[in-house]
Amino acid sequence: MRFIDQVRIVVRAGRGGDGLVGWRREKFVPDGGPAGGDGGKGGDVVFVADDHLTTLLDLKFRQHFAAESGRPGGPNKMTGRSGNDLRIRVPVGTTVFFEALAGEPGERPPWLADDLDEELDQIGAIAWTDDGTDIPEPVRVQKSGPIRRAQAEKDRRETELEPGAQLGDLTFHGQELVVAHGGLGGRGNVHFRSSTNRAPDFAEPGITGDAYWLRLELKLLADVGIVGFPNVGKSTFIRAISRARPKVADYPFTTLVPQLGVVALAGERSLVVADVPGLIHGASEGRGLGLDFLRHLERTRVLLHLLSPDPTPGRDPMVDLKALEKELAQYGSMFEGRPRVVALNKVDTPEGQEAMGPLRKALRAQGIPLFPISARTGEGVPELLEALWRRVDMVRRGGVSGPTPASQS
Ligand SMILES: Nc1nc2c(ncn2[C@@H]2O[C@H](COP(=O)(O)OP(=O)(O)OP(=O)(O)O)[C@@H](O)[C@H]2O)c(=O)[nH]1
Ligand SMILES: [Mg+2]
Repeated sequence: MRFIDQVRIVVRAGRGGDGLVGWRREKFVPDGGPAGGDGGKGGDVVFVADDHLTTLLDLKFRQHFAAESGRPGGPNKMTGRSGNDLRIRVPVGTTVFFEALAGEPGERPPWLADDLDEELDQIGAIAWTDDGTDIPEPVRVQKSGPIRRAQAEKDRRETELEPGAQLGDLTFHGQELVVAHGGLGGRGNVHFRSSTNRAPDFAEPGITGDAYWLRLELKLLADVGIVGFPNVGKSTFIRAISRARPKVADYPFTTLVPQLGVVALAGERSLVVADVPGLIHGASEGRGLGLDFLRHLERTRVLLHLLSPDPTPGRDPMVDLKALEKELAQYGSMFEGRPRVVALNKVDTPEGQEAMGPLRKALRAQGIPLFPISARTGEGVPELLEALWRRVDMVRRGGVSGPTPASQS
């Protein structure tokens, strides 16, 4: 089973700037002729793979991404400035899928009258220009030329895009993928002077940039695997620290498939925590859903032992901890040396308060700190997350043996 993080976003490349209808105005030159410059190209939207990022969390908070449009052409044949590309950092390992075309915001200006539209349609497609004056100048797309070709190319791209089609895969640090192309700028009227028309009063509009709904997918390696007996509050904990919503109930084995929570910490840090279904005695021999769960844990960087004071027969937290460790050791040697954190949940209850002292003492004898928390009230949770972060960070930097690459699939 793979853990998958995914997010849907809209990317909009910049529109090309319109060509300008402009005239040479020089002293002593009565009829200056056309001098409107070309519009600048719209910016692209580019994904850049960055190995400092480990999740798609940042994109979830901001779903719309637009690159800058090109500026219109200027007077004296000046080309408008191109729009800046929008570069979006994504984690290495991100796969990009096309979902749908996104509608153009304000595609045609409302002041463009329909009849004028029809009339000009006879000549070519019509649009508008913004040359800085209040009166919009109608502009035409020429029957051939770069704008026609760029538009045809864009149309072809769009008809060929199937929902779900993979646009690309970012596999190494620094790799770039252009996911939405900026529109070409239109040509200014300076280009359209001919022997029959010495004063062309039209220019070309720029074309719109690609606007797509994309789905990004990232296979995650869980940073933290929660090890715990059924009913200790693993799912409640995941709900408290992330936007994941696994079911919580007061009976054991509520969770049957691993649940992932992506946790945001201050300073652009994030942690992936996996709620692995409850471990029971004999799991290493395949009891319960045992082996599957241990296999999931194999792929984590740090183990969080979650204990609870539930007064069920034989459920003393310290006994639980020993039993959990025994299961891990019997499964294999891969957990040896993997950092562990021990937390006692449900300290908002009298039983929790009672269990805290003896457990802390017993653990201290082995040099293990205890993090008392309540997944219900949030008490102690920030401290626990910081402790987990320190260890995860250490493993990510290669300081401590983590899961082997072979088990990262
Ligand atoms: N008082 C209190 N109750 C809690 C706390 N955390 C969880 N519980 C309760 O304990 C019960 C079990 O919680 P779950 O989060 O479903 O436990 P789990 O470990 O995911 O259980 P399984 O999926 O069955 O393995 C639920 O009734 C929770 O409301 C806590 O911090 N304080
Ligand atoms: Mg659960």
